[in-house]
Amino acid sequence: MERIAIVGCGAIGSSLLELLKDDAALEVAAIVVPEEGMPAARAVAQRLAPRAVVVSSVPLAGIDLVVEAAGHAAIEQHVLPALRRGTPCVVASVGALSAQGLPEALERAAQTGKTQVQLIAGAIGAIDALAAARAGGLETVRYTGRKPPRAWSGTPAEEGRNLASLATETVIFEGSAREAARLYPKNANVAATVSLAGLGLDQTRVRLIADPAVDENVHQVEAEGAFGRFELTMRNKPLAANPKTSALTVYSALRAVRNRVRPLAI
Ligand SMILES: NC(=O)C1=CN([C@@H]2O[C@H](COP(=O)(O)OP(=O)(O)OC[C@H]3O[C@@H](n4cnc5c(N)ncnc54)[C@H](O)[C@@H]3O)[C@@H](O)[C@H]2O)C=CC1
Ligand SMILES: O=C([O-])CC(=O)C(=O)O
Repeated sequence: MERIAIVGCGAIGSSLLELLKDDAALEVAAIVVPEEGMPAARAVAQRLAPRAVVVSSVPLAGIDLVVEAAGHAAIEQHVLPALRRGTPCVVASVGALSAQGLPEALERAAQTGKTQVQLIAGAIGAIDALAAARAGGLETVRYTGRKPPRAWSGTPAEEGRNLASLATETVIFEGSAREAARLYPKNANVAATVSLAGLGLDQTRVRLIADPAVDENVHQVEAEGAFGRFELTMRNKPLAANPKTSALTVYSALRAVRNRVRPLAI
């Protein structure tokens, strides 16, 4: 039995708990949230993981795997220390790696703990193809993220415009994946993932669009290189609890966790 600590108990964390609640090979032993998130997390734990402790940091013993689904700040706060202690970590907030020095800090922490940090594909597909294609040389990688206006609330997309009254698709950001991930920490993790698998945070061109004509979170990747080319379009259903986040992110985290304990991983 693998004992897991889930960091974050919001839209992703609670959906993951639901999917793991009857898993015979995996037990959620701890749910890690800030003090202010504890009452809500305790209510979720009571329903879905009654044996889990709800705590503000990852327990120092008895945890085999940490799964982060909390936000960029949780990487420094919880993932780095867990790695240094030798606990493997699965990370959803990949955009955090846009901060200068953080990828190197993650590598050093994992080396110190003789363990590994896995960045999940999350809401996007074809990360396997892109990362493999990089070995042969990539020429261009373009990423476009398109979401309904409400998914951009609380972000810089609100500056100088009323999202609720947008009548047509509006490009709210155009630039590098690094800048996208910094400005849109809850909406551009996929931009960071595509860039880390491919041409890097500074060479990957990103467009983010608020589009009143879509209900889904639409992610498009176009890549070209020595391998050939591909165009990918994902039309993801958002989670009811958070319109910024695609349900596929939860399934991607579940896959990563299950692949660790299954004799045949895919
Ligand atoms: N890789 C991908 O494709 C995607 C990644 N994400 C990442 O996952 C994160 C979580 O997404 P949701 O569950 O939809 O967000 P949410 O806002 O519904 O839930 C966040 C949870 O994390 C907790 N939290 C916040 N800061 C924390 C910290 N420093 N330490 C521990 N817990 C903390 C909150 O109390 C809450 O329980 C996003 O912020 C984003 O970084 C989200 C969508 C896609
Ligand atoms: O869940 C999604 O559709 C993508 C997302 O929020 C992100 O890239 O941060």
